[in-house]
Amino acid sequence: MLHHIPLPQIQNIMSLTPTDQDQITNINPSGELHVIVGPMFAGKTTALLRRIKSEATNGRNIAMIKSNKDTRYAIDSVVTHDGTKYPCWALPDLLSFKQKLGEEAYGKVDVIGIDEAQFFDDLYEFCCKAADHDGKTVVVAGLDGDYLRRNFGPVLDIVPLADTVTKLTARCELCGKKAHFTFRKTNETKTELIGGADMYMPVCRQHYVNGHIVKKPVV
Ligand SMILES: Nc1ncnc2c1ncn2[C@@H]1O[C@H](COP(=O)(O)OP(=O)(O)O)[C@@H](O)[C@H]1O
Ligand SMILES: Cc1cn([C@H]2C[C@H](O)[C@@H](COP(=O)(O)O)O2)c(=O)[nH]c1=O
Repeated sequence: MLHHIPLPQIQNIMSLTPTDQDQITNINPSGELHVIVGPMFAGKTTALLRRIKSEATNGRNIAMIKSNKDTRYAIDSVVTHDGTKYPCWALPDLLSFKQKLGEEAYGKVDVIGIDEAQFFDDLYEFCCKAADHDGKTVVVAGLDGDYLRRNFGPVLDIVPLADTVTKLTARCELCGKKAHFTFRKTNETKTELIGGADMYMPVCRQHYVNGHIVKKPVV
């Protein structure tokens, strides 16, 4: 927003020659941010891996990260519900990634994939820095909503930063229609509860609402 820039600086920017503008472009190479959301089983990780593999095929240097809270199928791999795997860094936070990888190696990374983004509190700061200032292409996959359809972590906060946002759907396990929501099958009420088909199922709107009516305790 222009009102954050003092007027003299705005005038300076507007009077730049094309050569000056090229230099600015080189100082701050332009990155990208792509966000993939949807309920569990919608194919978010599958879409993330598809994109990452295609970037790798085009010769780009990849770093894949997932939250270390997700210990379901493997510790050091991103794994889809149908078993496709990709090696990754399993981390507690994102901002320490550059330091962990090393400045030089980080500089060589072109594309950063992030899975289970709902678990990273520093997602917004990391995406801002990586895409706006470090010129990285960042592809983020995560749940937009929790089992009660509330915002889950900071995933929706990064939508205003994004080049593209894709909301995927699964198949309702009860009727086969498009599923937009994740139903928790247990009575556990904490927001974060790691699990797969043993604890969750994707459902359509009708079965989400009916399921909650059925689950309400009789008083
Ligand atoms: N009810 C369902 N609807 C859609 N896919 C399902 C369902 N149950 C299991 N799957 C499997 O899950 C895969 C998607 O897994 P994944 O990419 O890990 O999803 P997400 O990351 O969104 O949880 C599908 O290709 C399919 O094989
Ligand atoms: C809805 C919901 C999910 N979780 C957990 C369950 C899984 O471990 C992940 C989501 O994995 P997926 O790759 O999208 O299948 O999140 C949770 O902790 N709380 C919830 O409300």
